[in-house]
Amino acid sequence: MENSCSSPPPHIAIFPFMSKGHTIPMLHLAHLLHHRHLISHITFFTTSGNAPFIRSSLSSVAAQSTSIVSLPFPDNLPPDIPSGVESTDQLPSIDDLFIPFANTLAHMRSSTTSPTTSHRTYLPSIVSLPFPDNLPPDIPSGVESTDQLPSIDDLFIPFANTLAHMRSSFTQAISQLSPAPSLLISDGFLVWTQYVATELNIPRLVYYGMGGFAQTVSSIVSQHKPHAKVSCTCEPFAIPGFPHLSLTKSDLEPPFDDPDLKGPHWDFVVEQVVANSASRGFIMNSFYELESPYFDYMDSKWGINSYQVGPLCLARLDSGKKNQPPSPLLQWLDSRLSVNHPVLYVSFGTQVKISLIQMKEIAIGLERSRLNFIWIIRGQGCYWDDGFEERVGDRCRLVKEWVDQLEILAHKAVHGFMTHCGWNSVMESMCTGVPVLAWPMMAEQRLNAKFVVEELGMGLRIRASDGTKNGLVKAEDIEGLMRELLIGEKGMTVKKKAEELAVAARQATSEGGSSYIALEKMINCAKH
Ligand SMILES: O=c1ccn([C@@H]2O[C@H](COP(=O)(O)OP(=O)(O)O[C@H]3O[C@H](CO)[C@@H](O)[C@H](O)[C@H]3O)[C@@H](O)[C@H]2O)c(=O)[nH]1
Repeated sequence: MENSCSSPPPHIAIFPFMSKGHTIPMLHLAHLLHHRHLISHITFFTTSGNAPFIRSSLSSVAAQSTSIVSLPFPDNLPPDIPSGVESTDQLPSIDDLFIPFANTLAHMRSSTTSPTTSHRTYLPSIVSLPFPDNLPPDIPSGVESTDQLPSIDDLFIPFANTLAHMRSSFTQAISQLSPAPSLLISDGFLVWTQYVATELNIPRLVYYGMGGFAQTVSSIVSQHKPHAKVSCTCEPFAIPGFPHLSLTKSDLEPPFDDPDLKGPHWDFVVEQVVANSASRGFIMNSFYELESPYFDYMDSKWGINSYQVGPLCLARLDSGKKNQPPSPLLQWLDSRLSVNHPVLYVSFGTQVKISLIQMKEIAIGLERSRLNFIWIIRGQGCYWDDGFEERVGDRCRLVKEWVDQLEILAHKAVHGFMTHCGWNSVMESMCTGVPVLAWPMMAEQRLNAKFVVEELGMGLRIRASDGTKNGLVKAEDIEGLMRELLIGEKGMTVKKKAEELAVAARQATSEGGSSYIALEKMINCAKH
């Protein structure tokens, strides 16, 4: 689809899923669209509990994204035009003075005085819809985002299904927008937004947080069931269409690990597939060159129109935080860099809950490594002996608050990232050239880990010490892998690969690159 029309669509509506890992890339997308001047306005839909997070992220986006260049008004005005008049509504007589006024403007052609540039604060609008009040019994009232769920495994599907009760308030709110949005970008989990879009004749693009590898492989597995004949979770099976790939059931999570697909999770997947078939296509937070065989497969086998416009985090990374003093965490990283001590960043995203016994093994492993680390322990229980914090002292930072992960990864002292392989973390690590210690725990993370370690070669894999899917990872394995990544030979190899990928990602998003072009095509899909 080529850009056949130069005027941007006036107005785009974005409706992210109520989960940080799905909302953050949509905020980065808003950032990018503003920066590229591809849209004139964005309206975000969310719920009141999620609005503050979106508002604070958007205000920094908006303040930096639009600039105004002011040229000096010509000073050789015709006699009847009073000085200071710079707009036709200020003319004493429009009939007599319109032509002299318009002709005068030609003097601006070669302005000799330097223009002044000022930033315009241009805030996308946020529409907060009420969160459904008929919550399933196990979801505490006030919980409006998946990171607040007491158990993501048990409550994700009831939570996602509950959101369908927002359909009528969303229909009402979006149909009242003026001008009407010419495109709706909504999360694949918000299945019912497709039906609203169809009803109101608004084209919709679907956003999922997943990469192309995970999306393609899980779809092939559910369609062809290559694991139907394997006898145990560790027996390898091939993936039709990709002979070089070999998986085990341990690489998959429910419902995809069982060839007999059924149950509420599978029903939810089927609902999404049906709704998506009525959409204009998918937005992928990836770039074509990174996962081309998988995007080509989606296109040729299933006719899926996908726009690879990422990595979206680069939009945020490039704008940075202007005029703000470095946080204490960044100052500590500066101190590590000054003495040449590499740092491991340890964080498992926004949804994973780690058992206390596993937390203890991590603590022992990190301590014994004698290396430096930042460990995000927000939302996790702490189970280590009293002396732990004193013993690790200034070679670590234990953080209980929300941090700016991208800013940390971008710091030169950070040489490795122990991650659960949420797709955003993978993209952020890649864009900052930081190799990973891949420790997937749920959702599509095991496929992401396989892709990152085996296909891309930008990391090392952590596995349970007893070889099982969900077993304990012992302290000695954590210690060994951490040392290998930060100061070992394998670590140097994967770091080099991560740095090469960071360059490739930047090329894709730079002018003329694949993602740069795909973004224009994506916007233009609303016009056809
Ligand atoms: O203190 C924090 C913690 C997280 N983040 C950001 O939060 C996002 C987390 O996203 P991700 O790494 O993808 O982890 P999850 O939130 O756990 O991701 C969920 O959503 C992803 C996208 O669909 C999936 O790939 C994962 O499997 C699923 O768990 C990233 O942008 C991080 O930079 C911060 O900025 N500060």
